Amino acid sequence: MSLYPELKGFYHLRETIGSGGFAKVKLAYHALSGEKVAIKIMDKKTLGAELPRVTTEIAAMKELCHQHICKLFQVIETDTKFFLVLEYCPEGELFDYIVSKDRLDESEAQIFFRQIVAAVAYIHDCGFAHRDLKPENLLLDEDQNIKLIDFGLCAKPKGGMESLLTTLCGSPAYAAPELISGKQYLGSEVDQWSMGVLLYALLCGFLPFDDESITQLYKKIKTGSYKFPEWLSDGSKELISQLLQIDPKKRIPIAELLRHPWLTKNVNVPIEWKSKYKKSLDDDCITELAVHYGKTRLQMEEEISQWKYDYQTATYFLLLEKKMKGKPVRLLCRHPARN
Ligand SMILES: O=C(Nc1ccc2c(c1)CCNCC2)c1ccc(-c2cn[nH]c2)cc1OCc1ccccc1
Repeated sequence: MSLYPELKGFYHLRETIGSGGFAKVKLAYHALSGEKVAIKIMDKKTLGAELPRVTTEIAAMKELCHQHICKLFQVIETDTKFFLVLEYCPEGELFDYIVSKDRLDESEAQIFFRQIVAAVAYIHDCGFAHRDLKPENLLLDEDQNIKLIDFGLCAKPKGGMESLLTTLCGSPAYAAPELISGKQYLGSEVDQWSMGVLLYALLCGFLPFDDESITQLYKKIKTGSYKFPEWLSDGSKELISQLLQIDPKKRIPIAELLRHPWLTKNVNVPIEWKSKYKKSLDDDCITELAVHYGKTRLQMEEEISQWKYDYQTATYFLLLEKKMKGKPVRLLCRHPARN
């Protein structure tokens, strides 16, 4: 008797690769494509008051399609559980990577931070603020590319990114002064502050604002009191201080960040932040799906473009992943599906 009958025949479950507060993450294989995925399993009873975070996360991830954001492939909801089928990120959390290396050198930090800035520029352009940017929410795929996760606290302000937010959320050590002062704030500006804390953590291996006492921690953040270790270059110190500005209006805006000298040094091209995914459907993937399901291409296009985030959506995206990795755009069995 399979523990998760909802997945039977569609995904082959393997080991649990992580279990946090409200979720268990299991490695699995998508049966039709053979591609590896991560399945985040959440029990509605355990979630309790946290349930809205999951619906927020699902709604956000359905709108976000970017090379540095962990892709959502399928959502399965039962009376008692949510299953989120997600992009496989076998190099784990950036947090563990920094800890394993103590701290990163400038060139490695620059590569990661360019990808982080690209992801944040993209979600802001889509009208979302993440509000919980931290190394634990940045995973690494098999090529050590950044994949942003956890949109449970993200906000898509009704009036666009210029309208103010008030909810106190995120992790204190990464939270901007205006956010912890309970003032109204702009989502994009608190994300800029968190990126400053992130860049500091990448280059130093510890946090700019840290204290056992939460009130001491808040005091340090509100007064912007942090120190630079002696190994930091002038360029990196300048960029960090442009992000860790107490006055949100003084923080360097994303548009300038994209071409900041410390981020373009030795690379000499501004950050390509736009999604590499095409807006239109991929012909090869549609054709392979149509052959498998014994449907016309037109029927297949109609079904896929409804983005139901069902098994067909997952199969389409995983065929696209195969194509982007230079693998053949083929499903493991090509006979038309028998009902
Ligand atoms: O694919 C994911 N994780 C993952 C997969 C394989 C391996 C590892 C990690 C590292 C541990 N050694 C085994 C190899 C994976 C993908 C998406 C999400 C995810 C997307 N929104 N929310 C969660 C979470 C994921 O994981 C969580 C995790 C598990 C163990 C450690 C570090 C991270």
